[in-house]
Amino acid sequence: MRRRRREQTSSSSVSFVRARHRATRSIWGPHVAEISRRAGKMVAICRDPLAFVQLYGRRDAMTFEQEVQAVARQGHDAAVAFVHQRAAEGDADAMMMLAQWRCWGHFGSQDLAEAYRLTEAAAATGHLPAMLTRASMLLTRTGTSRDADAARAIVEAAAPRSPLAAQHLAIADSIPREAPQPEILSDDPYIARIPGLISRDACAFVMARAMPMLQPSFVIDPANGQRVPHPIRTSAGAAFPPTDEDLVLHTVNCRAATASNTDVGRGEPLHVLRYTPGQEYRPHLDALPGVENQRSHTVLIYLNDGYGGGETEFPELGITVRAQAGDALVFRNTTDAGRADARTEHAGLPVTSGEKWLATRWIRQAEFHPWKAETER
Ligand SMILES: O=C(O)CCC(=O)C(=O)O
Ligand SMILES: [Fe+2]
Repeated sequence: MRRRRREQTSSSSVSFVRARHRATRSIWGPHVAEISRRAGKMVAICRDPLAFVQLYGRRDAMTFEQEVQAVARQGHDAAVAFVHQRAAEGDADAMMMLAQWRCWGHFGSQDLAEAYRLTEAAAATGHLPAMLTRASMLLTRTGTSRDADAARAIVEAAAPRSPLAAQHLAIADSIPREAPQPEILSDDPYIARIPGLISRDACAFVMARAMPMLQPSFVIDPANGQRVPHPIRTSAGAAFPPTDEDLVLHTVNCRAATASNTDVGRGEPLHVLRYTPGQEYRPHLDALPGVENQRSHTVLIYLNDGYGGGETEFPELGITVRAQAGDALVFRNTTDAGRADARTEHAGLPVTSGEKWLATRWIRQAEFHPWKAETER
């Protein structure tokens, strides 16, 4: 099951302790032996979530996910049926769980339109995570068409009750509206540095969001099926799934579109890289072998500074770029004929001290649906 997406991250053990506290308080009686007997039983019940549900119901005792886990002890089909039943009864948590399943094709086929319908219904109950997910779906065309104004209105409606939504608005609005003047490093192939494309607050936000998702770069060795270190990229990376593209990430993507003079609907999901000392991205082309809809442009957004090494280098062109947090580097990967342009081979040189963080937006020649990216990878 995918990562939880909640307004406030509360670890299940914490909510369990709270639930136990509430329950024990109500049985507090004068007789110490009886108290300890009952308390012992309570601890045993708390170790058995299913017993807990049967005794106390769930409402303020367990999260919906804990409840589903408890039912899952009766078997996987029972848990799936339970979620469907609760969703049909209008339970927003259940609708959101089903929406995730329909997005990712878990326990049934992928159906983005149904995922959007479920999220919209959950959001209509005032469920804050559903409201924010619905906004992301409107921004990324997940089961619906793109409507950035409607997405913003939803985040604004959530903000008085949701510090997270308020933070999204504040940080999105900290990003300059107009892309600053580019500094052209090469006319042909086009390479430009854009100082201050996004704010430092937005940089910090992107890093914080990517941090828990980072995975070391591996490839599968076809000879033995083993995971082996990626031959070209030694950093750790993560791409934001479309339902995670919040207002800040979307605004970053919009600025990458403006900086490259492309439509925001052509970009792949924003990808974050973190390099620690010794890590690098060896010389490579961003254009992909054998795809119809080629990566015509790349926008690199530098998220921090203060590290040693880690410059972006174009060896064929003799260009080396060192940037500050918030700066971007834009370049064209393809020739006018739409073929990979070998001159744009580039590398992230090894980091010698500190950490280097970077967000990459690979932009295709034509419209690119973000869910397609998942199926192609
Ligand atoms: O780390 C760098 O400077 C280069 C990154 C890069 O080439 C990419 O993300 O495609
Ligand atoms: Fe690259």
